[in-house]
Amino acid sequence: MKPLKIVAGIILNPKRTEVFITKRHKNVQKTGYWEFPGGKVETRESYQEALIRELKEEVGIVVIKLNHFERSIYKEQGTLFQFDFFLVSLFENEPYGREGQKGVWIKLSNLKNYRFPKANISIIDRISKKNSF
Ligand SMILES: Nc1nc2c([nH]c(=O)n2[C@@H]2O[C@H](COP(=O)(O)OP(=O)(O)OP(=O)(O)O)[C@@H](O)[C@H]2O)c(=O)[nH]1
Ligand SMILES: [Mg+2]
Repeated sequence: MKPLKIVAGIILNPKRTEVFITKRHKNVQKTGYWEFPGGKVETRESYQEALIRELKEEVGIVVIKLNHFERSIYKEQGTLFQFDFFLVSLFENEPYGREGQKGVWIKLSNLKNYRFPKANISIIDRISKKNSF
């Protein structure tokens, strides 16, 4: 089975102690859950190209530096998802919910207090043990 490829950004502040997360909109899957901004990789697009495009669309930033952080595979309701999470440590513009979604900067250690989709459990666990990257 071919997985659905998803890329998402762990957007860090200059001190690398906080991350910018957004809350999923009404009328989409997983309403009310927080997430790392990102989305589906399109045909003929590399993972990095996809993430750069998604972060421009969703939170209005121009990515300058990104590093692959973790891949995970997750199956839900018969769909196989492949997530690639990237650390985004340099960018232009201040991120905001460009599509009207709520966005907040929070301390890495505070991530545990926000409700994320099940597929994010392992990455949240890993990141929230840190005070900085
Ligand atoms: N961006 C993002 N998606 C996640 C995360 N965790 C998680 O389970 N997902 C799921 O992965 C899928 C991502 O697709 P998406 O809806 O963001 O894709 P997209 O931006 O291309 O959306 P579109 O199809 O509305 O254009 C959704 O099913 C979403 O629920 C996460 O941390 N970030
Ligand atoms: Mg998206």
